[in-house]
Amino acid sequence: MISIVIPLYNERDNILTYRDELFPKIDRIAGATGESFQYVMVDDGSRDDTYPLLQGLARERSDVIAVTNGTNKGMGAAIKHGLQYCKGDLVVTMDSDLTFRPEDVEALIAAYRASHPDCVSGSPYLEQGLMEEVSFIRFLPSKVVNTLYQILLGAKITCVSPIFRLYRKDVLDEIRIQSNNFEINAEILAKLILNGRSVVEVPVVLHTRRYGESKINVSKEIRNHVRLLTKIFKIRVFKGNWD
Ligand SMILES: Nc1nc2c(ncn2[C@@H]2O[C@H](COP(=O)(O)OP(=O)(O)O[C@H]3O[C@H](CO)[C@@H](O)[C@H](O)[C@@H]3O)[C@@H](O)[C@H]2O)c(=O)[nH]1
Repeated sequence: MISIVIPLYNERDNILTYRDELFPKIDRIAGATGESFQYVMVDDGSRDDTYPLLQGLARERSDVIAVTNGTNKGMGAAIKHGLQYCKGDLVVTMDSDLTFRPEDVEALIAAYRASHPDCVSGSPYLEQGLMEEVSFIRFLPSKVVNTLYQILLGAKITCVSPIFRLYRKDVLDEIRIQSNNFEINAEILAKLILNGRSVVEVPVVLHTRRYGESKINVSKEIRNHVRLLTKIFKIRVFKGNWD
């Protein structure tokens, strides 16, 4: 089984698309690959009706679990909370606004089946033309941050910060995840790489959000990435540790 963990904060308009835009696409992948899926949808004190809508989906579909992390604690905290409910031996993490396409979950699975790595990471930077309508203002800081991670980690990974990944659950369970915010994805990947775990990248499409607003606080995210990059630098150069 593959558990799909989706963090959601004030995402009512995206949830309303799931019956057309998410479930049929994953159901098709289930048919094509023979995999079964579980959705773990994690609200985090949303101020709109995100959580009641998720509860409605859970009543409709036995493969959906709707959980809430109480007051708003951040995207990373929501993912960590969601991991406790995963029954799959593989875990996929994805955004609720479907900016990474649900159909590309099939590419994550194919790469996993090809060589059984510990993590398959989706990257829109691997090939030209994978970014659809992504503004330069979003692209540039992301490219800079990802290049810095690539240099400091000494790994040929083009995309360290985004969420769209498949992990082996047992490997994920070995990591002590500290981040509560957006940098959780970079933290997990950095820890996997520095622990000598295998990470394979696959090209995936990234397009811009159609409904609702981005929750990212750019200055906070930059601060958190700088903190994480500094830690990685100390670990690599001075043999420091994560604490
Ligand atoms: N539960 C919960 N979910 C949250 C919170 N903050 C954000 N999310 C959810 O986390 C996902 C990403 O948030 P967006 O608001 O869509 O972020 P973005 O600007 O598109 O950020 C993209 O780039 C980041 C940095 O590279 C990525 O980390 C992120 O996954 C995404 O791909 C969405 O599903 C959103 O609802 C929170 O506090 N709580």
